[in-house]
Amino acid sequence: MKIALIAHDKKKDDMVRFATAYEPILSQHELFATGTTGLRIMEATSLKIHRFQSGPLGGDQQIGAMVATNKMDIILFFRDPLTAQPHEPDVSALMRLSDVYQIPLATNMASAELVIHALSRNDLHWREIIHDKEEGKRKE
Ligand SMILES: O=C(CO)COP(=O)(O)O
Repeated sequence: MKIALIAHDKKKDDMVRFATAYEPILSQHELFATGTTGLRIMEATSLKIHRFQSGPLGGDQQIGAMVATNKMDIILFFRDPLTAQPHEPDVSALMRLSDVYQIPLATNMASAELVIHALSRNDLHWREIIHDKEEGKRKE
């Protein structure tokens, strides 16, 4: 599965703790992140992460582009609801696209825990079925 990890500045410590705690599960998947979040996680763990631009410089939009092409399976986005973000429109756009494409999106650690447990139980297998169907369509 392709998983995006994103955290606003005040939530980055939480994201590092989360990624450290769930490293054995996350390491089995293809990981993506906005620039600074990815750097922080890679400094603290052995996880390999494809880093996009930093959020304010377009990273959320790059992840959104993957959602729009159905290439992202899960988004774990630790948002800071108490701090104004200069790129709030990008954040909203990413959440909107996740709803358009029915991509599981956790916006805080409590819901991310549920998603990661669901992932380890293979509850998100339906995403692979969608990919298989798309692959089949491409070959037709
Ligand atoms: O701002 C962000 C998401 O909206 C996160 O970006 P960084 O991981 O680069 O700080």
